[in-house]
Order: sequence, then C-alpha cells, then structure tokens
Amino acid sequence: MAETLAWRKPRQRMAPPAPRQASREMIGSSISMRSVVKTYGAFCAADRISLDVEPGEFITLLGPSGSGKTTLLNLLAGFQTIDGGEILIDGRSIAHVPTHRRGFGMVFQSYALFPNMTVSQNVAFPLRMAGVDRATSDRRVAETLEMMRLSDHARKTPFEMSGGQQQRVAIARAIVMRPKVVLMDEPLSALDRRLRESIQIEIRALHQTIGSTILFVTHDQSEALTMSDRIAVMDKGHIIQVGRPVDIYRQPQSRFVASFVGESNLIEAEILENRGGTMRLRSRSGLVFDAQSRDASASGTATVLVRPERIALRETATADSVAATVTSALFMGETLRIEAEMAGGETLLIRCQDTAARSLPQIGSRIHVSWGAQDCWVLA
Ligand SMILES: Nc1ncnc2c1ncn2[C@@H]1O[C@H](COP(=O)(O)OP(=O)(O)OP(=O)(O)O)[C@@H](O)[C@H]1O
Repeated sequence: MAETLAWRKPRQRMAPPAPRQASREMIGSSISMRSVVKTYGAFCAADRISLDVEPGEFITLLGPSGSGKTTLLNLLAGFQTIDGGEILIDGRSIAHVPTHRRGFGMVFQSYALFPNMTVSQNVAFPLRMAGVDRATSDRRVAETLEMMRLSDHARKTPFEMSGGQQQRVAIARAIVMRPKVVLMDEPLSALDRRLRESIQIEIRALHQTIGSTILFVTHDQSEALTMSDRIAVMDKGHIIQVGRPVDIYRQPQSRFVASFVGESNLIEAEILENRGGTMRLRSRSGLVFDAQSRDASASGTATVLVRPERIALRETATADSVAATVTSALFMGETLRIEAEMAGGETLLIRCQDTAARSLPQIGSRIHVSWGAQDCWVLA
C-alpha cells in the first residue's frame, strides 16, 4: 500500500517516499468489491454490490441522488463500516485497516482546505504528518503545484483564491503523497460549467501522469462520459451497468440507463423479424426500420433507443422516412433542438447541427425523419 495519509504525528520519522518522476509507470492499486452491503436500519443503501477496478483505471460511479454512490465511496474510504461482503485492495481485505492507514487521496465537493495555511502549507500537510524531511517535502510540493498550475499561488491563503483554484489546491493535496488510489466525491459540482469543464480536462491529464486508480463520484452524466475509462451506473443501491462511456451511451442495457445517460427517444415497435444481432421493426407510425440488438430470441414488441443526434431530417419524403409535425424548435447555438410528433402520436426529440443550409423549422411545419440500423439500439 502507498504511504499513508496519516493526519497525525508519527511516532518516529519515516524514511521519505522515494522521489518519483511523475510518470505513467506509477500504477495504482486494483480495487475489488465483493457483494458489499450497507444498511441503514431497514433501508439498504448498498445491496450486494460487486465491482472490479483495474490498477490505474479511472472509474466513475454515476447515478441519481440517493442511489448509493457516496455510501460506496465512504465504505471504501473507511468512513463507514461495511455490513456484508468485502473490499480488497491489491487482493488484500481492508476490513481492519483504519481510514488513515488506507493511503488514499481524497477530494470532496467542499475543498476542506486549512484557511490559516498558505497553498504550499496545505499541500505539504500530508507530507509533514508522514514525517517526510523538509527538502523532500519542498521538492514534492513544488512538483505537485507545478502539475496543478498553482506555482504562482504558493504563498496565497485559500481566501485569496477562486473556487476553481481552491479545488485545484485540494486535488494537489490529495495527490502529493502519490497515492495508489484517489477518491473524488463530486469534486466539481460547486463550480460553474466552464470551470468544471476545464478542471475535468486537467484531472484527466493528471490521471494520465500519475497513474493512480481514481474512483470518481458524480451525478452529472456528461462529466462521467468525458472523464472515465469506465462508468458504473447506480440506481437504488445497485450497480446496474458497467462499461466504457461509448458502450454505456450507445448500448445501454435498460430504459433507466438509456434515459439517465444522455437524451433519448424510446420508441415502441413491433418486431417483424429477429435476425440475431439486428431486428426489423415497425413503429406505431408505420416506419419499418432495422435496429441493432443483443437479444437473438426476442419477439413481439420492443423498445428501441434512438439518440436525438442520430435522427436525419429531410425536406421531402423518401422510402425510408416518416412524416412528423414540428411542435417545438429552439436555436441553441451550435445545435438546433427540435421536437416533432410522428403520425402514430410518438414525440421525437431531434438535435442537429446549425448549418447555413438548414434553418430552424416553423412550428406546425411538416418534416421527414429517418434513421439507419447503426443509429438505433433495441433495449434488452
Ligand atoms: N447516515 C445515514 N442514515 C440513514 N440513511 C442514509 C445515511 N446516509 C445515507 N443514507 C441514505 O442512503 C441512500 C444513499 O445515499 P448516498 O449518499 O450514498 O447517495 P448518493 O448516490 O451519493 O446521493 P447524492 O448524489 O445525493 O449524494 C439515500 O437514500 C440516503 O438517504
């Protein structure tokens, strides 16, 4: 396990951690959760959760409020006790390892900086508590501040810094010991969108550099899609799908994941033919189309996901299109957001690029829409 982030005086001076160049060769720990259970009275906040995280992976727990994300992170950190199952770090159970000996870096929504200390002192704090000698500590702090582009702010106190800068200090403090695991609980949710996006990119780059395993909690689906190697989608104390962002987005396994991650059109359709891998379907409005599918044996009816940006808009009818009436049309800068009702009564959300050739349609006007087999996915 990495050097501990013990926030107390050590009994004796420890040997300083070996100076490491910031590089990808420093690989984080594996995390394995096995049937983890946490209950609050009769309520089950984590219901037999199992998840394996690879060394150096950036994994995000994504889910609505109350789904159990923070609970899982707290169990991992040791802030709460586990009621069933086990958590292994690099194959070893951490059941009897107290928080301060787990050696994790942690970042929370509230920056939790020491207000009376400078940026340097805040970042140096874990090194000081671990008894690292002054010269090593100074070098490590300087390196880390540079990594977080904070070198010019080293002598400031938190009061003299913006929210985004303070959060970068909190991140610097969490990684200064080069922990093998970093836990981040909604670290960017107090920041405005632009700042959030720029720090997302910084955290992603930082992860590439330090190679720690990062477990990141958010309820923001676009943040999860942007940052993660894999996403674990949570709902009501369960992990309901784990996968790469592109697979979660394109091939969700349930209505819940399809609706929670990204915008979606869920179209009820009759299965005309199941070819295993693809299906031919007919929507209520009479559109016959092909869709990708995982279920080779389904028959009857199916729910098909079509993402708003995958719908093609046409001026005139074609053999593979269906007519729809525009019910809402908004100019949103780079995209147009259009809602249209198909003949069968289904409402479609459509997003398309704003181009010189395409103007915003009038409400009540008739458009023709179509999509190809590659653009839609039958939900299991
Ligand atoms: N100490 C506690 N006592 C009782 N119930 C709790 C406690 N902590 C959490 N819960 C409940 O457990 C469930 C999961 O909470 P948790 O904080 O893990 O959710 P979350 O997904 O992180 O939500 P959020 O995004 O709002 O932080 C919630 O229904 C919450 O009310």
